[in-house]
Amino acid sequence: MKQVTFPQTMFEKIWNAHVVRKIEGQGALLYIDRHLIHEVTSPQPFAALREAGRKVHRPELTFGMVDHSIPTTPIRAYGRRSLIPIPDKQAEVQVGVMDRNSRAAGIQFFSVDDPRNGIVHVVAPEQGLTLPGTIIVCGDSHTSTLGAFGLLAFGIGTSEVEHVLASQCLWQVKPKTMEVRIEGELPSGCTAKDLALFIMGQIGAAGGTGHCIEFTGPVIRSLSMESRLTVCNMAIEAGARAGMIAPDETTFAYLQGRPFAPRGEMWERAVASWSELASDEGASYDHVVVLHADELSPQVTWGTSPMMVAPVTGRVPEPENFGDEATARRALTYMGLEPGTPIQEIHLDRVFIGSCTNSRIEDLRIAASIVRGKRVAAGLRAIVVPGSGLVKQQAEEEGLAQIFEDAGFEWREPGCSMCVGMNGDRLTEGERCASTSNRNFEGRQGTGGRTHLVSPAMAAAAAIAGHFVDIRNWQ
Ligand SMILES: CC(C)[C@H](C(=O)O)[C@@H](O)C(=O)O
Ligand code: SF4
Repeated sequence: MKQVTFPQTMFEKIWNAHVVRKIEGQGALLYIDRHLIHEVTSPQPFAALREAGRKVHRPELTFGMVDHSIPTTPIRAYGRRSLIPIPDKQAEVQVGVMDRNSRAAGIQFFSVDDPRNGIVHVVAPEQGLTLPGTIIVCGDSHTSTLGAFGLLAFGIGTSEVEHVLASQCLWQVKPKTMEVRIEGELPSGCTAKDLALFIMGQIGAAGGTGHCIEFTGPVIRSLSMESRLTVCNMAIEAGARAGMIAPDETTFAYLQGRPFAPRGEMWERAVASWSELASDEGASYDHVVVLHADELSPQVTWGTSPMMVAPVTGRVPEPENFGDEATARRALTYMGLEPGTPIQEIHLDRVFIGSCTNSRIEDLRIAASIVRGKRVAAGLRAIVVPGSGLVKQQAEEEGLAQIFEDAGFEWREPGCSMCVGMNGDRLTEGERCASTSNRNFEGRQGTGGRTHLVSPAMAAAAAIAGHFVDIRNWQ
């Protein structure tokens, strides 16, 4: 008898291939291909395992890094990274515990002195851990980043981390599917970050709630892997469970030869099966959103949610023109901004280039190309924090680090740094920062700190000018 097949989305194909057991009304038990852990959300699960007398079930599928709590102080004064003091006691404990737990469990661990260490969402692709068609989890919300490789990646809570460590499986309720199709072409001067912020402004911080978003269309297809990672990184800010992009030649070219990618005949077989993953013609999503990139301008956030965003040529909005007036009013008070102020008249105290959104080599190249031969504005403090030790090495080899230092930027050791105020890199009360990260919540970069989210190009230009400028006019 001929088998009838229905067109399926990429999400459905990956989900169905990983279901170990299904209970009606309670979701599915999924097999997890790779589990990434970091020092903030793993100590508790390891302690719980010990208490229950359990072992890590598949240590060879578990990969650990330290990224959130480690200082990014330049290594020069210390000789070795592990000698840089960690002033925050809790952070110091987290890093030490991570080290001990990983070694005791026999998992793959990139310690602070290992050049492969860095922000977990930057390191995983770099090492070729992100294979299309797989499921990857991590106790970190921005795990959605990794879906750029045509895989299902999502953040989990600490009790779920424990479950995965113990069993390599996880109960999940099936999310709905959403297609976000970007038509047209990315205008010059606009990058994946501008696109991600624009999408946030269009669909809102709750626009993707309960959904797995698949980004599709010609603009997405034209993006490099680094840029696709930036787009999927911000899916979580739209409330989505995960973000994903179908794998293609760009994906395969990026992965080939990476340490944990298959080789030889296995590589050929893998590419053949990955080529079947894209959503089938006629597959249907629960929701479809179509946006056009042709009119896109570089974007700057003005408020305390990534959806509070305006084009660089625009102005800080009147709260009554923003959907939720009370929230906008509160955001403007916190941000110390007057409605109607031209975005380009917003002056800055700090610039941060880094985070899992924008700390890859492509980001550093574009930022360096803008600051080459120029100087950071007087009184402004600017830092560049590469996403991993390998990005740092490559940037130094390409002369980018020198360009930044000559321009007056601080060149740091890799880590989450000023994206999250938990490692010593932070804003002080009232300081205003152009940041290439993904969250601008109240206090995110330090109590009372004011964050404007932008692309690396826009951050670099703002560091030189001292205020936001339209990168399309940069010379
Ligand atoms: C510390 C960690 C749990 C957190 C997250 O899950 O996202 C952090 O990475 C962040 O970006 O706020
Ligand atoms: S860089 Fe920022 S967003 Fe990314 S994992 Fe670290 S703290 Fe979270």
